[in-house]
Amino acid sequence: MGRAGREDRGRCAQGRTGSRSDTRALRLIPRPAPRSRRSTIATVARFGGLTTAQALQFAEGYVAEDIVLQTARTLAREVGLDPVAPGAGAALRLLAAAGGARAVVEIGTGTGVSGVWLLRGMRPDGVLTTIDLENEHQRIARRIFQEAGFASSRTRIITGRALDVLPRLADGAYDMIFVDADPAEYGACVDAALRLLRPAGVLALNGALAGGRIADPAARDLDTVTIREVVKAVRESEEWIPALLPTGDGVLAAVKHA
Ligand SMILES: C[S@@+](CC[C@H](N)C(=O)[O-])C[C@H]1O[C@@H](n2cnc3c(N)ncnc32)[C@H](O)[C@@H]1O
Repeated sequence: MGRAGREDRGRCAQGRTGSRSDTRALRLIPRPAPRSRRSTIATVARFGGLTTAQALQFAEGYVAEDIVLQTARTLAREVGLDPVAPGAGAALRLLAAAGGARAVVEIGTGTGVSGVWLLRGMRPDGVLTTIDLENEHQRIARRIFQEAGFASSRTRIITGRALDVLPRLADGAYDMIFVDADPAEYGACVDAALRLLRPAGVLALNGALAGGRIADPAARDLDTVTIREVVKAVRESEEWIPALLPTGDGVLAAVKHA
């Protein structure tokens, strides 16, 4: 157990005096450390011998990207895009594989980084429907999918604005929806996902930590406020079973209630 974990356990075990049942209940609820001590814990937080930053870096690179993904990533940067981080890509592949995904919708094709990760988790006969405004991005992605060995029948590449295309897709027909485009449209994309997913289908939304601003109440720019509202709405909705994965820029994952 890391130092922070040991300190938490220590605080849990202190409890308070009182009846035996009171003490037991209190032991389950760790009391927050005094403010000065909390900041010390934050700055020296360690996972074994690693600092938090080193551990997160290790986790991001845990599943290495091959030459195709590295090329797609380089091309993304060349056209000014910020593709999913490798750890987030690995999480997408995992979610697609865990759900046995055969039909997946991606909003924000980019140059194909997330698309390749998704296709690698999907069933061998699965089809990725991927939507992007920019034909030029999709032209690159098409070549990347080909380089990664996927037959053209495995992808349905639709050029258009997400909110124009999504209403044309069939209700309850998809196993997974991945959203990585315009944050201003995230709320509408989540609503569309609820309609498009089958019961127990999976929603994944990239950028859910808003570049770290999500937890900063002083951050009130439009994108951050929108993402904060969407993340909160999914958590509070009875339609979703959510988890916020702290990989890359944050992936909000949620399963649609069966
Ligand atoms: C961050 S990039 C996607 C990166 C991609 N998911 C990856 O990891 O390789 C965002 C993409 O969304 C597209 N986009 C932005 N607004 C959009 C919209 N309203 N509808 C569809 N695509 C949009 C952009 O053209 C861009 O290619």
